[in-house]
Amino acid sequence: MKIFSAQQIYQADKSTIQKEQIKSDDLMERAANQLFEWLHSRLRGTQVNIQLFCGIGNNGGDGIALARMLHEHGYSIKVYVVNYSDKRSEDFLLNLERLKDLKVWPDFINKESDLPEISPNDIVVDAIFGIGLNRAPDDWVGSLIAHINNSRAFVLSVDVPSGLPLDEAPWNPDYVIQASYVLSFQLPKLVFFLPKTGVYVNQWEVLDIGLNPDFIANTEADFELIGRPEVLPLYRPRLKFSHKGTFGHSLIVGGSYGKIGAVQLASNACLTVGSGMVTAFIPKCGYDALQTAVPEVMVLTGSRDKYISGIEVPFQPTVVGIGVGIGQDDDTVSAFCAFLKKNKSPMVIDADGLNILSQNTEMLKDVPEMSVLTPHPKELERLIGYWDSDFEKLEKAKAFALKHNLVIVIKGAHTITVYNGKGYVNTTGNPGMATAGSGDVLTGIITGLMAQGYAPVEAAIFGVYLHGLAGDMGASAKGYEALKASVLVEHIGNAYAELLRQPEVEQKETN
Ligand SMILES: NC(=O)C1=CN([C@@H]2O[C@H](COP(=O)(O)OP(=O)(O)OC[C@H]3O[C@@H](n4cnc5c(N)ncnc54)[C@H](OP(=O)(O)O)[C@@H]3O)[C@@H](O)[C@H]2O)[C@@H](O)CC1
Ligand SMILES: Nc1ncnc2c1ncn2[C@@H]1O[C@H](COP(=O)(O)OP(=O)(O)O)[C@@H](O)[C@H]1O
Ligand SMILES: [K+]
Repeated sequence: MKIFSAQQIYQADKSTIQKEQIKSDDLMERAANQLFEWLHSRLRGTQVNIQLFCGIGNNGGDGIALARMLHEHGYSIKVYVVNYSDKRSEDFLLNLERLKDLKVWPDFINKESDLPEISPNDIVVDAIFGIGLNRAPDDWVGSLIAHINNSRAFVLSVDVPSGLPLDEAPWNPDYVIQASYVLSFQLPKLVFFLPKTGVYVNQWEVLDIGLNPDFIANTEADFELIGRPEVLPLYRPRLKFSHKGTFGHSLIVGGSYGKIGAVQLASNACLTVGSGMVTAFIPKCGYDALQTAVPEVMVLTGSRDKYISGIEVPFQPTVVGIGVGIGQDDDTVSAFCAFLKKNKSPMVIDADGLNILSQNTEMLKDVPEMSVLTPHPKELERLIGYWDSDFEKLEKAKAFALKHNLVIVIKGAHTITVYNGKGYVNTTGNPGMATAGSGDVLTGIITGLMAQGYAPVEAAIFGVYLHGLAGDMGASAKGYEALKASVLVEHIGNAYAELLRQPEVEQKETN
């Protein structure tokens, strides 16, 4: 699903109004109808106090129109107009009149007003600011937002949590609605998925308000949300007469004294995701442990006991996954540097492999184009430098990826794969995956997919999704806390099965 900027959403609104020859308040009516249906199907007339806080723009207009529909269906409502500007939108005013026609009189809140009482049992509808927010809310509006947040009421945000800008960090983190649920129109917003702004969104859902599908299809988006529909077409089915050579020979290079487990996890994941063959290259100390832990993996060792020194491999691997547990010994740095100069295979680079590159940036020119780098935020910072906001981070990562023609997988709660100016936002995974070694598993998965012929960017997008899905299935079996990285590997097969599962066909009554 595409993720649009605020500007693109306004354009989509405009093109819909033109194409369908409707008025802008018709679109607002559709939006409010969708909001109403969502709420009504859950409340089914329950008498709970619904307090609606409406701004004076179109987001407020949505709230006011929703208030009318709730009133018409007998709900107990209280409407506030948060009067932060004299520049009221036409559709807001139109809907205000319609509400007044029903003899519902909103309270107008301004700088001087007392803060209204909100009980934890109330439902708050937050329609103060939408995507039109373009500067810091005034302090009194911020205080009202903080008051709503402190109420412990269920807060339903219309389109976006009020106070959250779409393209920069909030000016004051306390002046943003902490939404229990966000009902967002047509397409999700990037801010829902970024670490600093996603925290304001507990749950979200998209409401289809019928924006022009041709416009959406033909407009390039900078970001895309990756769910099952996007991932399924990437899957490469196995053919009957294929053999292990068809699925590539992966080389996993890594490990150092005390960190052989990282290679065990990565090579096991690589094999489990379907690489035809896997060879691990490690320092001598890990030989017995690795051969015992994963007998299907072939093992080569270097000349030193505890660290990798020279990397000599007697075959041409289909793909190389390098860096997990590798450490930063001087010999290892030299070995990595020399390997990059002679290596001809595509690469996946992780962990200390990335840190070595950050400290020896001249090595970057030898990294094969289209290689996949899988940094967590700290590794990314070492690679691209400090950022002020998630938005700057993404811009810098995109610029770095473009400059070196690389795929960058920015790991996190919503991992974002960046390539060729675009970002692909993952939707699977859970906090149980915040555990040692889960990144090593991802390295193995992406390497193993590339071995099977997935293009690097597809391997990254597909692999991140599958890794998260394995995490979700692992979590339902074990719970978050007990989810170890090895459990992720165990669930790779289940994740494939879940991805490929046919939707259940409705059973027809036969008698
Ligand atoms: N047809 C459509 O378009 C549809 C739109 N829909 C709905 O419209 C919403 C967008 O509405 P919107 O453009 O009116 O902006 P909104 O967020 O309500 O803000 C209002 C105005 O406030 C101002 N302002 C900004 N920051 C401020 C601040 N800190 N303090 C004070 N004032 C501030 C700024 O005006 P300015 O003063 O800059 O001229 C801004 O324009 C969208 O989220 C969705 O809910 C749906 O109905 C579907 C159909
Ligand atoms: N809260 C979370 N939700 C979803 N996925 C997460 C979360 N925390 C971590 N992960 C995933 O777990 C992996 C952690 O990788 P990394 O930090 O490199 O761990 P390690 O170095 O221990 O292997 C990444 O793929 C990341 O996306
Ligand atoms: K809102």
